[in-house]
Amino acid sequence: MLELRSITAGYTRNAPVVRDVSLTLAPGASVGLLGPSGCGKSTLARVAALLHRPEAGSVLLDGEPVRRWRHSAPRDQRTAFGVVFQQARLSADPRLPLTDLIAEPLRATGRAREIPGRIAELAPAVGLTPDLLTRRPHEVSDGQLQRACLARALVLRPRVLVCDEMTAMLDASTAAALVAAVEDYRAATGAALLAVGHDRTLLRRWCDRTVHWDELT
Ligand SMILES: Nc1ncnc2c1ncn2[C@@H]1O[C@H](COP(=O)(O)OP(=O)(O)OP(=O)(O)O)[C@@H](O)[C@H]1O
Repeated sequence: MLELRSITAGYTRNAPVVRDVSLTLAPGASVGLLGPSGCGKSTLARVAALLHRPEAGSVLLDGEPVRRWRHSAPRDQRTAFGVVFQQARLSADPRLPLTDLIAEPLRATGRAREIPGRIAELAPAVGLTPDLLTRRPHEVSDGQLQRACLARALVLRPRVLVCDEMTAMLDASTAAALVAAVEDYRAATGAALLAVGHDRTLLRRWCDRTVHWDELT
């Protein structure tokens, strides 16, 4: 259970871009978040994934208040989240072959021994063939790189997935494949999903519930 209570957040003091917003994500639930460009959806998604400390309000994960953020958050809270952003190239280290990119969170948490097994499971799940796994980001398409970013988000088996415009830059068939991979993962694990987007039709089809930004304040 993820609870965002009266969140106010921003980037400069006294000029919040998110004001007094509340949202609850029950275990296993999927919520699609819609709203106009610039209203603060990505900022809220980053707060939800413990990547951005709010100025006010509280975040509770399974009833436990979050007190620290980003790398100082406790490992069990930090690793509860898998996050996929819109622009895969901004979130992928250009030096890493896709296999290392996917494995990054396992290395960072001292679980390198699990890498071969997890790559063998995840690569087919997200539609990456073995020849792609050895290539670096500049040697693959945006859709192929986003598949790797989704695999990286799933590698630690998160309880909550945050997909921020995950499919916005992709063609329809790649978008459908990534949504299907997320849904297969959720069906197997019971993970919850917060999906941010502009595509009302996609989010309605994808999520149990869609909420508009205006409903959250
Ligand atoms: N790193 C940052 N530093 C300063 N301002 C920022 C930063 N990131 C976002 N903003 C500003 O915060 C506001 C909300 O941005 P945010 O990305 O959360 O909106 P959004 O609803 O996700 O927009 P979009 O749908 O266009 O992605 C915008 O006015 C944006 O310019």
